[in-house]
Amino acid sequence: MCTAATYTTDSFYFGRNLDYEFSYGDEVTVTPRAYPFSLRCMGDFRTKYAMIGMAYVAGEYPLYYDAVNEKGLGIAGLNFVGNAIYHPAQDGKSNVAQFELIPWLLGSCATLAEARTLLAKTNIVNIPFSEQLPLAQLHWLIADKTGSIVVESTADGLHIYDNPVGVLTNNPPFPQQLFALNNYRALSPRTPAVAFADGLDLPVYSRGLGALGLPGDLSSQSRFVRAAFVRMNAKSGSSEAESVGQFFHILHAVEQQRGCCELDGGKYEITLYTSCCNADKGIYYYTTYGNHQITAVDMHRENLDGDRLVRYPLVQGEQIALQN
Ligand SMILES: C[C@H](CCC(=O)NCCS(=O)(=O)O)[C@H]1CC[C@H]2[C@@H]3CC[C@@H]4C[C@H](O)CC[C@]4(C)[C@H]3C[C@H](O)[C@]12C
Repeated sequence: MCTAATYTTDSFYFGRNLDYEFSYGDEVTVTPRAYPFSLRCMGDFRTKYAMIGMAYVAGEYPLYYDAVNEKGLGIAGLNFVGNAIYHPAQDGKSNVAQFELIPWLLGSCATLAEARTLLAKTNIVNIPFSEQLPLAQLHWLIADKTGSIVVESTADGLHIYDNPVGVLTNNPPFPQQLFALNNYRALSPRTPAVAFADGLDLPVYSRGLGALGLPGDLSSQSRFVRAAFVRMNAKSGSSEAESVGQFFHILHAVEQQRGCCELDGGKYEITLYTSCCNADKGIYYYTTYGNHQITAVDMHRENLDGDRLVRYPLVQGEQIALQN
């Protein structure tokens, strides 16, 4: 399971929780403009825009999980198991392999509007990266400061949905996720008036009663509702530190603690990392399961005209400031 979200103060922020039982060896990776991509169906591709994000680098190729480009467009891929279906190449379409979608869109588009235009004639092709790294069944949150969309490739083709809450988790398909919010229309950050029945005295014995019924479990539908509630109601100061701090609070509201989501073979799904990009400034902030101190990589401190990937292994282990 994973959760991705957007947030706007003075800057536009984009990030995600990556929830899984093991890490592929994730690195914060900058792809400069002259990096030579060779697309499986469309051949040589030079990006217009550099990007920064979390990737597993396989043989010098950046397999991005989430990234933003230097123009402030962001994309995150999240599991969509059992629903994601990719298709054979089609004439008259831009045929992009699933693992190429992030670099192709971020390398080509400055805005969400441009991404929508490209996606209208895109076909996500069922070509795996390699035998060892088969197709991942994903769907994507794509966003800039003007809004966000969800892209799902299913049996009947490519779907693009407007996303009014700026949040994505996993199954079921996005329209069902969004519809489920209707069930929570009475929830509020304010103390509710009594509507239960006439003539009953139900005193306000606690703060926080307005959100009683907000689902607290780790299922993807519940995380969607909880993340949407927190993200839509979250308030913060507009400084960089306050905004980034608040963004991590939003995603930590749906994080997975080791032990609470058990898988076969004695494994547990945990939030391996949480990311928060300042998409306007190209700064990638992250925490990991074992390191709550925020670490950051600024793409503009690298040579963005280069042709080689710049890679930063994640800083692991708690950084505790001893106060005495
Ligand atoms: C596991 C993650 C989803 C986390 C998640 O949602 N877990 C809950 C399970 S569930 O919701 O309960 O089902 C996903 C998200 C992005 C993925 C990579 C994308 C690039 C690349 C694509 C290649 O084709 C295969 C290898 C590759 C490195 C991928 C590995 C893995 O697949 C990644 C990390």
